[in-house]
Amino acid sequence: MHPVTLKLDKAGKRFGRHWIIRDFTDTFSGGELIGIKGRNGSGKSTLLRLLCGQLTPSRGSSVCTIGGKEVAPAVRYKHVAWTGPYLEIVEELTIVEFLQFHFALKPMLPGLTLTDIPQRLELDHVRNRKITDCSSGMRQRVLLGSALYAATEILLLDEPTVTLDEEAAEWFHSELRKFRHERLVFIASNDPDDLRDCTRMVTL
Ligand SMILES: Nc1ncnc2c1ncn2[C@@H]1O[C@H](COP(=O)(O)OP(=O)(O)OP(=O)(O)O)[C@@H](O)[C@H]1O
Repeated sequence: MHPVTLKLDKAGKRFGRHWIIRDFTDTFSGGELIGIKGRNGSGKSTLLRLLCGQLTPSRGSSVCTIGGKEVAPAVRYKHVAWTGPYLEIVEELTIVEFLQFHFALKPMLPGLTLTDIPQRLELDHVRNRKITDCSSGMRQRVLLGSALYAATEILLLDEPTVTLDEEAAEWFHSELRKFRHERLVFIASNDPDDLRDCTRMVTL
């Protein structure tokens, strides 16, 4: 994986007349696990969207470099895996079909194969179940796996354990420890337990 840097310089985002992010300056590098916290509506998801290039700053700049070369905002998504409770998923697919579809578009980390993933998710026994028939915790594991196991330099995790029970949350922390090396990871959450392994915090 190539070294990654994300640099926001006096970045601001407004919707209509409301500034959600103002004058945000920071540089984030591969290997860091950044926690983003702040009250509801403070702009955590907006900051994630600025970081991944889905939103353009209304002011200032957001620059991503990979291996020392600047990545154009329009193709930054190729280097980003993202999960959040608002993400939509084709519910009619089985878990295995969803994983096949997802990893056909977003290559998997080296050393992993499609057959490994349901086991890693601890969902092998329900791998042929339609997502619509899965519990919210199972669905969240599938979404987390689609991000954790993707070969991307940047990983954005918005409220990663929101529907997980204690055991599943431990599974998430353990998998994140195994698969975050050299990647630049952001966790947006107000749950202190989600943020316990963070190397640095941003408070909005
Ligand atoms: N596309 C948009 N158009 C208008 N307003 C928006 C848009 N996206 C976000 N907002 C507003 O920006 C503010 C910040 O939203 P955001 O989702 O980033 O907050 P958050 O900190 O992630 O909130 P929560 O903790 O509730 O998930 C909110 O007031 C929201 O309504």
